[in-house]
Amino acid sequence: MADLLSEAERDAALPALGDNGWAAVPDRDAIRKIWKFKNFSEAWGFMNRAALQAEKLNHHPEWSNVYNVVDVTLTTHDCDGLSALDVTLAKRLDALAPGAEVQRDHGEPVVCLCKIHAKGA
Ligand SMILES: C[C@H](O)[C@H](O)[C@H]1CNC2=NC(N)=NC(=O)C2=N1
Repeated sequence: MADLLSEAERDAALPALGDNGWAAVPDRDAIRKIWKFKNFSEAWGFMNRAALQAEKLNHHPEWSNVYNVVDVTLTTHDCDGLSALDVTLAKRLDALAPGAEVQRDHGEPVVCLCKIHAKGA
């Protein structure tokens, strides 16, 4: 059974994750990050590598994919909030895609590249 992060543990771990594009999810004890890759192949490659890390840790993301976009939320269901496992998995995911674009504004709808057309097209 995982334990919720203490205030001190949050203070120690979360600012660095915030710098890397993770943000708090409103009304949940969870963190979210949205990656925008060049295409589906890169997004899927990331998800494959991420899935291996999740299996190794026995800790799994809530995530979705639309073409080049991978939207990841981390929380621990066993303790209904953030645990050390979320911090560990977040760092591992960050290490898998150091150069990828990150959508920091979570208020925007996630726009698939396939919806972006030349003006007048
Ligand atoms: C039975 C299994 O070990 C547990 O359900 C694991 C699997 N993956 C998990 N992933 C996440 N994010 N939270 C959990 O509490 C969790 N629990």
